[in-house]
Amino acid sequence: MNRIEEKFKQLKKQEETALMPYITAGDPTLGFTKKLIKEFEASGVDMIELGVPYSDPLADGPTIQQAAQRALSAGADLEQIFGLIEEVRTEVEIPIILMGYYNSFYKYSLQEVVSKAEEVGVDGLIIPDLPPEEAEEVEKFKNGDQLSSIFLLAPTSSEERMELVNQQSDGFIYCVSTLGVTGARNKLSSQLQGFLARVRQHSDQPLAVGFGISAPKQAAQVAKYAEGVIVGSAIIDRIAENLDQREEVMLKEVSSLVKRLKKAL
Ligand SMILES: O=P(O)(O)OC[C@@H](O)[C@@H](O)c1c[nH]c2ccccc12
Repeated sequence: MNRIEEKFKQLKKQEETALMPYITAGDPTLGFTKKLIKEFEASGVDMIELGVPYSDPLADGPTIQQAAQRALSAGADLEQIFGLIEEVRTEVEIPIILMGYYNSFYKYSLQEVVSKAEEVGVDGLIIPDLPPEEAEEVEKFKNGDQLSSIFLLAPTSSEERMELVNQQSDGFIYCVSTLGVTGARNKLSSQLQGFLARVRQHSDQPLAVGFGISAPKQAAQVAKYAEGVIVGSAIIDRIAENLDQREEVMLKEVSSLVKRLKKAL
């Protein structure tokens, strides 16, 4: 069992839902990301989705696009991100899921990405634009089961797609709550409950829901139907609003939101 599976198992026993923040690595600097990962673990976060900044992030709204811009201007690249994970892994046990668009991994070489990820202590990979039909592209390079591959489903996914994603995913399935791009919203989709019920007919893996979740109240609602709640843009907004402050202030702002979210789960 890898770190992700263990975490979900433990949370199930405690009847808790996982809080899974997304942040862009290197926003605004890699040094800050390292501090934030430690702060997350200390604040009760269950797993971290660490994004590789990319210049053309198709599925991302303005908040994450700007985070990627900040990280890229600070020079964050995949090599340094692996270095950061290697360093922080000596200090934290929290599962780290590396998320990046196919192109940024392809440029580095998928084989290298998989072996580096395993070497530095990454626990899962999400490549949102890698279709589950192509899962083998990554699978063939894995050694053992340390590294989970997580695929996405959306409310528009067909039954066949759900079947395939269940076969190709391990760790959990990422359920996109609404169509469109990432970004904090103040209402949950009315379709969410029905969508997750459909996914459950094809899978008994943990389901984590992301896209548009910004407040503890929404998180609590999602937690009724899912094993994990993913929050990206709302957290990154706290960073963006405090860029002119000292790092300690940014850390405090983020951790106060994260603690309120976790309390709701
Ligand atoms: O930002 P939001 O709306 O809270 O959604 C999570 C999301 O940011 C994160 O999982 C993510 C960031 N970039 C993505 C690209 C595709 C799918 C998912 C993502």
